[in-house]
Amino acid sequence: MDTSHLAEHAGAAGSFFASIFVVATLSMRTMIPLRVFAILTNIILIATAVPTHNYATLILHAVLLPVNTYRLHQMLQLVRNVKKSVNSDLSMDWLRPFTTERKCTAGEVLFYKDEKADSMFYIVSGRFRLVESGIELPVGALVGEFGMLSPSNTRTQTLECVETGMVLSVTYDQVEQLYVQNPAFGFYLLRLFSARLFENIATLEQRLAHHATPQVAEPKPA
Ligand SMILES: Nc1ncnc2c1ncn2[C@@H]1O[C@@H]2COP(=O)(O)O[C@H]2[C@H]1O
Repeated sequence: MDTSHLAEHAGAAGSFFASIFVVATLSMRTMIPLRVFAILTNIILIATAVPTHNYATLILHAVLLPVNTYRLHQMLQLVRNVKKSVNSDLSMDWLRPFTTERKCTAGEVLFYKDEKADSMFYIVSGRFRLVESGIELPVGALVGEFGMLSPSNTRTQTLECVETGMVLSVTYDQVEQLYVQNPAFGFYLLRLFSARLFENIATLEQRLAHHATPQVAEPKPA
C-alpha cells in the first residue's frame, strides 16, 4: 500500500496545527502559558516530521522540547516557592538562580542613603544594619526594594555590614521580569514593601507623639 499520500496529508495537517500553536505561543503574555504552548508545538511538529521524514524539523524540536519542559518546570517551582514564602515567610532560596553572590566584610557599606539604586539584596549570612533606623536585618531578609518602587529610584537608608557575611544581589531588571512573569512574586514584593512602609510610618508617629507630649513641669519645692 502506498503510504506517501497519508504522510503528505499528515504533514500538511501537522503544519496547519503547528502554525496555529506558533501564533498562540507568540501571543502569550506570561511565561507559563507560553511554555505550555511551545511544548505542544514541539510535540505536533515532532509527530508530523516523522512520517514526512523531515529530519531537520525533527531534530530542532527534539532539542527544543526538553528545553521548554525544563523552563516550564523551573517557572512552576518558582511560583510554588513564592506562594510558600507569601503564606509563611519562609526562606527565599528560590531567588538564588537569578542572583549574583557578593561577599561583604565588617564595616563595608553596601549602599548609601539617597544613592541611585539598581538592585536589591538577599542576606545569606553575616549581620547587616540599616544605619538611619538602626534596624538589624536577619539572615533570609530581602533588602533594597524601596529603591525600585519609589519614584526617584533612590535609597531611603544606608546599609552597612556589621559582621562579615554574604548577600545575593539581584538587579531590578531581573526583578521586573520576575514580577511580570509571576504575579505571586509581585504580590510578595508589594506585601513586603507595604509592611515596611507601615512599620516606618508607625515609628515616625511614635516619635512625633513623643515630641508633641507636653512636658509636665516638676512642682517647685515650697
Ligand atoms: N522597617 C523596615 N524594616 C526592614 N527593612 C526596611 C525597613 N524600611 C526600609 N527597609 C529597607 O531598607 C532599604 C534601604 O534601601 P532601599 O530604600 O532601596 O530599600 C529599603 C528597604 O528594603
